Amino acid sequence: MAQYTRVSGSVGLITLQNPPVNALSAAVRQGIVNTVQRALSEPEVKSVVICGQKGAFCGGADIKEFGTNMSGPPLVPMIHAIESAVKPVVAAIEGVALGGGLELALGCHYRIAHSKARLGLPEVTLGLLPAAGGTQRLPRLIGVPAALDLITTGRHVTATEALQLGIVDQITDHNTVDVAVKFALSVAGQSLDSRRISSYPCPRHSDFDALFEAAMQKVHQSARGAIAPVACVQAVRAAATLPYSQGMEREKELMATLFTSGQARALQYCFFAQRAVGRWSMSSGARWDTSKPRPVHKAAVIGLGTMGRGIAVALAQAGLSVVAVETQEKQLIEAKQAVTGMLERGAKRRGVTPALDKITYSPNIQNVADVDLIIEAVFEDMALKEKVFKQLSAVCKPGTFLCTNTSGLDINRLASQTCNPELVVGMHFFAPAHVMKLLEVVYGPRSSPHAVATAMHLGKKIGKVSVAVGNCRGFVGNRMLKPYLEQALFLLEEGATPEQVDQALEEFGFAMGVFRMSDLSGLDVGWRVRKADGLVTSDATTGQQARIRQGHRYSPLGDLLCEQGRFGQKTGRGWYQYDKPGSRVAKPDPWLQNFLEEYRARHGLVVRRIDHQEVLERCLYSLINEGFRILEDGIAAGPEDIDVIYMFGYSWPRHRGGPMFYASMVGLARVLERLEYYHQAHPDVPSLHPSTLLRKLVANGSPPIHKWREVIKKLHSQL
Ligand SMILES: CCCCCC/C=C/CC(=O)SCCNC(=O)CCNC(=O)[C@H](O)C(C)(C)COP(=O)(O)OP(=O)(O)OC[C@H]1O[C@@H](n2cnc3c(N)ncnc32)[C@H](O)[C@@H]1OP(=O)(O)O
Repeated sequence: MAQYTRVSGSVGLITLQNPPVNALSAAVRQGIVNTVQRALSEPEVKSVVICGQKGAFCGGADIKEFGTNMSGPPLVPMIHAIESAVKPVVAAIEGVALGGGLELALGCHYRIAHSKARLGLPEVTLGLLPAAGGTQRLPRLIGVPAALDLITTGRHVTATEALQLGIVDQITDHNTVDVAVKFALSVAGQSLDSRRISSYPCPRHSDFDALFEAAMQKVHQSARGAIAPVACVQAVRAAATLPYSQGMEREKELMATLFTSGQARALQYCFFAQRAVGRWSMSSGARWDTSKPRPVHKAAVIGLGTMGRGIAVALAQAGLSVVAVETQEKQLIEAKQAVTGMLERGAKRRGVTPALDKITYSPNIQNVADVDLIIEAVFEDMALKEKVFKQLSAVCKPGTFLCTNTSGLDINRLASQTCNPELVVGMHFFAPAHVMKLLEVVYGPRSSPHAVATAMHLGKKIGKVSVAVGNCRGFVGNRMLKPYLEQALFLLEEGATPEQVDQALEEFGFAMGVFRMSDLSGLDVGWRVRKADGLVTSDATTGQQARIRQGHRYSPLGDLLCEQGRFGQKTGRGWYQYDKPGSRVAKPDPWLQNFLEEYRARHGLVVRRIDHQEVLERCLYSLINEGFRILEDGIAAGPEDIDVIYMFGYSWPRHRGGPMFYASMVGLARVLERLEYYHQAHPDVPSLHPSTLLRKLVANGSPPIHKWREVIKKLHSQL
């Protein structure tokens, strides 16, 4: 809706009313059309101000309406009518002017923004382009290079940057609506000929061809198969080369193909999934809206290896006081230097003062006695962690939350070392911990809802996308990764090369294929875990039997590489070769080719041709199948939790919507059929055996993803 009032005698004030962000729903668009008509027809009204209720101008089109039968007046003629008005229209921008919200403001003759406002055209992040004239007006206003940057990245700019770019005419620290009304009074009756952006020529550039070619190359490289950034470049090109009306036609045409695309559906799903994970629930029934977080002012990090350092930086940057503990003096000194450097570099990038004084360093675990929450980040070894938890439980004040940054160990076992197991949760950060957005908050059977709420709240405070998950080996992310890695190794045994597997996955949209990613993470990490699990044997037997461990098919390929000291990038050799240890450029390694040939011959494996489809199906469907088991087990509350974890922690391509959404797009029946096929071919691989939930969903007619929870609930009630 939009409210109309007359202020200061001659200003028609239109207030958009659709909390929380005044999105342009059908009712709001109708409201704008009606109120603009009214303001233009009232003779007493000499100028108009458009603002948004409760400190937000407009968050753009109502995303919830996409995919429905969109009714109500369309945006383009609505904005055109505002721009064509003979009375000056001023946009008073507070909070946000995003997407259609900014396009509405660009149709106004003047724009005044509060200094704290943020502006942008984020449509590309939803798989769309700014199709209400944004791709045609913005380049005319600020030039092609700046418009290309904003439209292809979707980044938000501050009011100050918007002023520098020329998007807004004025910024203010005062009441924006009051300032805009005063301004509207001052420009009443003035000619608007020079204020209609659609009539501007697009600013010339010395070499448009080169500029657009470079822009196209950039989006092809970074978009990894996403179609919207490419369409954005094409639309801006139309602004630079065609008259406005033809440019608008091109914008419409390009939008029409994007609007109904699977990528747009996936990206819009991601938008809502990212917000849905904040409304967490535990398998006990405890929920986000009934569990209060406790305040955390002071925190401690125990263990200052790579992860501990990143966690300390993330906490300090968010303004928390941190006690950073490392019992080895030498490591403590090194960590202090490293953390200082990280804080200084981060502060320089963000133009703020480094939060150096927020961290105190100590070799003594006793110094955590007065903190509110502790994050243990020592070496991934159960015995060591158990010892640390016992110590912490003895020294910390009553009520201190004890969190572990384990990437998969049993939270409950750690909790049992403490006097208050209800205060123990996992906070699984991803490396580098001060950069990666994902945080898995892991609750054990005895973790209290308050502990989960506190960890979730802290995650939000430090800028993470936090997902609450249950306690199991590897939690959600690493548990699903296991079958994926396993299939990649089996594919090598059967005839594929690391390059071929990686190429298929990179063409799918991953920034790195599984082998390049493993080289980056370090092959020794998984080797240590497999050794601890008793999977690595020094037994030199060959043939089928040598590749069966603990009753299932097992590939020792990774272990054999580690035995050769090939730990990945850090040793300059892994699945690929590198110029030197630490180098990032992966090159195919003839040694590995020979090694694979010898290995296959030794085990009597017959090489066959493996195509990209098989690589994708086996790697991805086995991972997805594990996702269904996780839902079945109640470890994740819904598919959105899994998808968000995969997008933010494992670089799953966002335009594919996360593994569970991807499965729904492929069709659950098809995923089931392919898993059945592969399981028949590899009966000794349990991860290919289709999960009960997948079968149940297919039996229920493959409901859309937002209905899966109902089927899961039914399944749980039957158990
Ligand atoms: C051929 C057909 C032509 C059709 C034309 C289509 C034109 C499209 C142009 C567009 O405008 S597309 C939309 C562009 N806008 C955006 O992408 C903005 C999205 N929103 C945000 O980035 C953020 O929400 C925010 C505005 C920066 C606010 O962030 P904050 O962290 O403060 O709050 P949130 O938790 O994110 O949001 C609160 C609440 O509001 C819901 N919401 C936000 N924006 C929209 C929106 N544009 N439409 C519908 N709903 C929106 C969000 O989902 C939250 O709701 P919840 O229920 O609490 O989860």
